[in-house]
Amino acid sequence: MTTKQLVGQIRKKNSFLCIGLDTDLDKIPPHLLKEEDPIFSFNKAIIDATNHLCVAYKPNIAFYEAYGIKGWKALEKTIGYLNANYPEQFTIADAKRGDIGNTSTRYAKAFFEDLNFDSLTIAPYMGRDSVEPFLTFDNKHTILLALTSNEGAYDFQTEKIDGQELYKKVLQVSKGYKNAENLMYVVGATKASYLKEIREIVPDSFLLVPGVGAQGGSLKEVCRYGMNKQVGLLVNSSRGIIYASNDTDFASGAAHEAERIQKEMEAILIGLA
Ligand SMILES: O=c1ccn([C@@H]2O[C@H](COP(=O)(O)O)[C@@H](O)[C@H]2O)c(=O)[nH]1
Repeated sequence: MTTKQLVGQIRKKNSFLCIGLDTDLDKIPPHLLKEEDPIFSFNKAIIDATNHLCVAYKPNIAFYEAYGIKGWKALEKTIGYLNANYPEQFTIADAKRGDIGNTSTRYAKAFFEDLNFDSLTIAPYMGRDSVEPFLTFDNKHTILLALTSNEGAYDFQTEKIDGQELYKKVLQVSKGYKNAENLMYVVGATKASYLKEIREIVPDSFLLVPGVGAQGGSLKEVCRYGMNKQVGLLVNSSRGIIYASNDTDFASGAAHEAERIQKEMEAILIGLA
């Protein structure tokens, strides 16, 4: 998907919501465990109930890898289902990959070609040659971790090197990578106050912002500092939406919570909030 198409979807739906498919067999409604593929059944029901309210889905790959071959098959079915039935959805593989160039190319092929995701999260710390292989794929987006939502972000990311915080160096230096127009960045919603300075370095880039909902980040604060002319934000909530209900009404419970967030986004977009 092109960035232009993504912006078109955001405008059409008045939503920049990304729903995280962090599907955990210990948390899904017990009646689904009888199904042949409970992970896929859960994802399918959530997607069918919420797709009109969001513009992106983000399976976190750890939740699939944790179940071995069965988990990977459920992931394959989920991305296949999205691409076949909701091709207008922007898909994010939250895998946080990155390695020496030769290996990064294989990761890129796995997620962009074999699974056909639109985008993939990447850790930046192995540097240029670990990131550039991902950037060579047309209309595929590499989402670099800049300033993450967790407490540990303060261990390294906000530390200064030669007078500049590491996360700012990641933003600045990566702008010089070949095909940098295919970059987006992760910034945690719990770090909303940093967004003003982040926007000074990457005014036009899309930011994937996890951390509203279960982690307590504020949508309003994220928008106040992070929104740009083309919106430029994909705000993710995973547990807060997909586990809104743990009963047979789980899909409508998820839709209800997604709608609550979408309405808040709509109010912000039309300038009412
Ligand atoms: O900085 C980061 C980067 C990634 N994540 C991921 O996003 C979701 C958030 O889930 P919630 O249930 O809405 O808290 C999850 O997959 C994380 O691994 C993040 O939270 N922060």
